[in-house]
Amino acid sequence: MTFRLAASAPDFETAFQAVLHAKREVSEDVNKTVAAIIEDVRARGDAALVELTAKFDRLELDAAGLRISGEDLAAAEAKCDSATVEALKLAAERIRAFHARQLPAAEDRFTDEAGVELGHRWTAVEAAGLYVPGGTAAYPSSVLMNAVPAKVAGVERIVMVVPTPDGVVNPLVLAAARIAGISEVYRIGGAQAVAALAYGTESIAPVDKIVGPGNAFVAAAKRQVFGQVGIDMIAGPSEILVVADAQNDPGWIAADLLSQAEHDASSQSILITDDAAFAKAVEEAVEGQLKLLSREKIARASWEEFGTIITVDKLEDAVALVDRLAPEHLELAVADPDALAARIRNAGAVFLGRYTPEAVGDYVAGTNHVLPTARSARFSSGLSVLDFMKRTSYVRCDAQSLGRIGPAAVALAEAEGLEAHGRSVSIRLNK
Ligand SMILES: NC(=O)c1ccc[n+]([C@@H]2O[C@H](COP(=O)([O-])OP(=O)(O)OC[C@H]3O[C@@H](n4cnc5c(N)ncnc54)[C@H](O)[C@@H]3O)[C@@H](O)[C@H]2O)c1
Ligand SMILES: N[C@H](CO)Cc1c[nH]c[nH+]1
Ligand SMILES: [Zn+2]
Repeated sequence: MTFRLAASAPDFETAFQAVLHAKREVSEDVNKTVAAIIEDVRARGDAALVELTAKFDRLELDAAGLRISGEDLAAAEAKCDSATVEALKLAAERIRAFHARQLPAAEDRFTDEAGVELGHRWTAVEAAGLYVPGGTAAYPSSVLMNAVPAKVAGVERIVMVVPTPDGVVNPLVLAAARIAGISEVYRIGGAQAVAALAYGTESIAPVDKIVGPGNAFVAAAKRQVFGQVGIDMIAGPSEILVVADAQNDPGWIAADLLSQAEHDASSQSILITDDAAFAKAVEEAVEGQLKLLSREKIARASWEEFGTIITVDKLEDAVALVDRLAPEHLELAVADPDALAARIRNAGAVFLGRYTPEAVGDYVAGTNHVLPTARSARFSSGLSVLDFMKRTSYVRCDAQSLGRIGPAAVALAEAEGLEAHGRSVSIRLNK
């Protein structure tokens, strides 16, 4: 049953807590299933991958069939509608242009007033694994969102994994890989693909960092392999929060809410408005549009279990609620979206105004659609070039500068009871 809350109701806080803590992706069962899958892949490598792919994707393969061949990648574009390939190319170029601006200066060095030379240098991770979801829908757009920033960062080895349920390979997904310059692609998905990327198997060399979105199993697997490899963030089942006044067409807002509900039965769509009659009109429009969707079953399950409508007295009251919900996507369909946006701290991506549906960000705006979910926008950001890079710091002292700062280091080493630390500094002083 869709949640309906009024911020002025006496039981609002209890009802809001229920929305905040709705069990959408982290569950004991998912975590246990994922832990067992990871252990199996670590222990049995390709043999486990082959069995798990048969079990979860209904695809019988041998180890040699895990990799999608270069010929298949090269042939994919010819099988696609040319206008759609052009759309992909437009998206790729816009994503590249936006992400190129994120590339930091390779190196920064300076000498401070003590005469110590300090600095840092950015380097790309050597090997990155890109998870492209594919369980219930195909995501060529996610290929670009993952791959383009990795290329801009200068990652040497980029490995893509994508499940192909029942053996059906979406040619646009492969065409997108080729447009982005990816040549190492495996037809595996879920927790088993994440485990293979993290620990390696006989036929897949491990990577240093795994990025990309996926369902609850993928999100749980990324959490569990963190430490063995780096991960970008938790980018699980999609979410949208729309703050809208009554000046909107209810049909537009309903469409926006359903755009994310149709991703996954675990997705979440929330409307906050200051007008109860408008809330009702949106709800009716949602019901009307649900029936038109080919993915009605998924969208309806999401809307009925996690969909939420909150009415507030004034739109400004939405700010605190948004920050607590920390949504993946926030649409501000109000007269002055900038004023509201300036006050919001926690959101993965913000879409400003009535003509900026979230879906434009999913495909062609240029910003990244791999974004933090499950309230992790409190501490995470969307995928960027920096996710594929790391920073190494540099220090150089000479006799004079060590003479200036060394005694303080010796004092601190003594205070910590770490004599060898102190000696390694003091032994060089006054020489
Ligand atoms: N947050 C983001 O940035 C973002 C972006 C795009 C998509 N998404 C999300 O990605 C997800 C895509 O989900 P999907 O399911 O279509 O594809 P997926 O590739 O994420 O998951 C499919 C895999 O899940 C595994 N799986 C399914 N049921 C399982 C079970 N019972 N036990 C063990 N493993 C199981 C299988 O291995 C299967 O290959 C959606 O939730 C969507 O909202 C998020
Ligand atoms: N909305 C998803 C991120 O949550 C991204 C996506 C890809 N295709 C369509 N939508
Ligand atoms: Zn989407």
